[in-house]
This record gives sequence, structure tokens and C-alpha cells, in this order.
Amino acid sequence: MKIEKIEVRRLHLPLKHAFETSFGVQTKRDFLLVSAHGEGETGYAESVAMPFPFYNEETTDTIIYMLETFLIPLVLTSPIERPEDVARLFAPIRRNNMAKAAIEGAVWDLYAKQKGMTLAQALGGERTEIEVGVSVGIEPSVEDVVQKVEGFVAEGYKKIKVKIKPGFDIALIEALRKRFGDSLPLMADANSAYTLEQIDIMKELDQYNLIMIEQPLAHDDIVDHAFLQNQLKTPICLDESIHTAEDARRAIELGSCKIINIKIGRVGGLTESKKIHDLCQAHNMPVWCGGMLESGIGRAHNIAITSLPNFTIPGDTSTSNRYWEQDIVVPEVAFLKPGILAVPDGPGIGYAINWSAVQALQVHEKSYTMADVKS
Ligand SMILES: O=C(O)CCC(=O)c1ccccc1C(=O)O
Ligand SMILES: [Mg+2]
Repeated sequence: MKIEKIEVRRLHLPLKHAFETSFGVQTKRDFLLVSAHGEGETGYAESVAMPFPFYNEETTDTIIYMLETFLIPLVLTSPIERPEDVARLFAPIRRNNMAKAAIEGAVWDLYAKQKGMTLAQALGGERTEIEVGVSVGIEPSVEDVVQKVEGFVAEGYKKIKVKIKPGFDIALIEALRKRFGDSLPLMADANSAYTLEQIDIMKELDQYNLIMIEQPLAHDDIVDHAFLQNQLKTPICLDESIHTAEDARRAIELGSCKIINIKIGRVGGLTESKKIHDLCQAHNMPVWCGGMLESGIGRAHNIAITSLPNFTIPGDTSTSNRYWEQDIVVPEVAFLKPGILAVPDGPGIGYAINWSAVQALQVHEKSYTMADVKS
């Protein structure tokens, strides 16, 4: 497949409401829209790093640097037959997974479009509909979260994930169980806010029939998580700790988790996401698709990967209107039925770009061809 030109646009997309996690607050999404052109088709993907290095080490600016200095020149000057070749090209470059994923994803979309397939089909996905949940941020009070959850339950979301941090944990879960009962599919995401010194809090959370506790301990740990998993009946789900299929293998062998959250950006792209999916499937470990407050482009990629068979737990791919007044895709991501998204049947990601919205949000644009990177 020929990749003739790559474009990078930086966009600032305002969030409807501030989104707070244990590591920080966001009021807008600062991300890159990457386009890969070849043979008359264009593939799209977005970068998912936060503007600050508090979730992982990458930021939007480190991604621009990596794309421009290393990744785009490699893609424009190397023979590429399939998207997996891009992952292979990038393998000697350590980490910078979200930078790699931003361009690898655009190549996957381009590949699917050149072959006249959906991205889901190109990835080997089978599902035509997926179940989704919603991630609810930290609010000033427990009652504020309960109210938000009320709205999402009414909308039909299949899983409710709430963010927790020390001092905003047990009382929150207790209030949610009291209000919605024991059958609400509820989980908590700590974003690494705890250590084993706070194991008593984890043991208390263990009493609330949560479907999982996501990343309670350090972002770079699988040893303490294994110890903790042994003490809990609630499954631990790893997010921040898993960057590769090798990380997943080690976590499975150690017993560090019972579930893995796959984020395409965190693991360096769709090729690695598929590998982790396949590995987990072989070990009877369910996976689900996490989110990074993506625009519709990232959402479309998340929907496509979720069509693979071992994505058996609803992911964080909520609808466009959960975060955006106006998304940058047409049509916007919306429920087919409550809590259910259709896997689109158009070529590639199956969503078109709303160019007037992009134009209005764009703060930077640059285009790269073979001639640019050689000079
Ligand atoms: O709705 C979403 O996109 C998921 C939101 C979310 O939970 C999240 C958002 C930003 C960074 C990390 C996380 C996380 O899953 O840990
Ligand atoms: Mg998480």
C-alpha cells in the first residue's frame, strides 16, 4: 500500500463538563487528528495523550515531536504492505505508544478503505453491535456523582464506572449501591491512587459486588497488584500497567489481574491491541475497550476493535454527546438502542469527518510528503 502524504492537525475540542480523575482535571480535549493519504483514499486516527504527563509519560507535544522526527519519516520512506508492517517498523523505538498508535491507526483505516472493508472486518471483528458503558468523573460531592449516574442509567448504559481516589471511595460506592441496588453493573477506577498501605480500603470495596476495580495501585506495578488480587474476590482490571502483549503475559502469569482494559493508544496501536486480545482470549481472560475522552475518530477505532469476540465486557466508548456539544464526525456516535452502538458498515472507520467543525477547532496544521522528510 502506498502512503503518499500524512497530515497532522492539532485540535482543541471543549468538554461539556470538566472531567476529573485522581490525577487531574480536564476542561478541553487537546489532540491530533492524523490523516494518511494513498491511492485516492484517506485514513484517519487521533492521538489520545493527555496535555499533561500524569496518566502516562506522553503529552500532545511529545507526540508531535515523535511523529515529526521519527515516525512520519519512517512511514513515508519504508515499503508497507499491511498495517502490521507499521507496528514492525516502530518496534525498535521504545515506548511513545500513543504517538505510534496515532499513525498506525490512520494506516489501518487507510488499508481497510483501500480494500473496501470496514475497519472491524480488517481487524477480524465479528460483532455488528457492541454494548457500552460510561466513565463518570470525580465531582465535588458524592451526591453530584449519584445524580450523574442517575442520568446515565436512564440512558441505558450497560456498565457504570466511577472514578475514585482516597477520601472519595467507600462513601461513594455505598451511596451508589444504596440508590441503585446490587444489580447495577458498577465498577471503580482508581488510576493508581492507592498503595498496599491502604489495603483496608480495598477490602472494604470488596464488599460491594463491584464487577471490577481498575488500576488501584501504581501505574508501573504488577507485583503488588498480584498480592492484592489474591486478597480480593473482586477482579482487578489493569489499565496503566499494560503497554504490550508481553506486559499482559507477565500479568497473567503472576495473577496480577483477572481482566484487562485495552486502550489502543496505550498499547501502541491496533496491531498490539489485537495481540493482547488474542492472548487474553487464550487464557480465558475477558477484555474491554477503555477510553481517553476521544473525539468521534478515536471512538470509531474503539468501536471497531470492540467487535472482536473477547471484548465481552462493555467498554468506555460512550456516545458523542456524553462529552461534546458537537463532535467532529458525521454522523455523531449515537445509540442504536439504549446502551448499544452499531459497528458501522461503511468502509474503514465508517464515519466521515465534519470538516467545518475541524476547521473551527483547529489550532495547527502540517502536511508531510516523501519530499519533506528527505530534505
Ligand atoms: O470515557 C472515556 O473516554 C474514559 C474516561 C477515563 O476513564 C479516562 C480518561 C482519561 C484518562 C484515563 C482514563 C481511564 O480510563 O483511566
Ligand atoms: Mg482507567
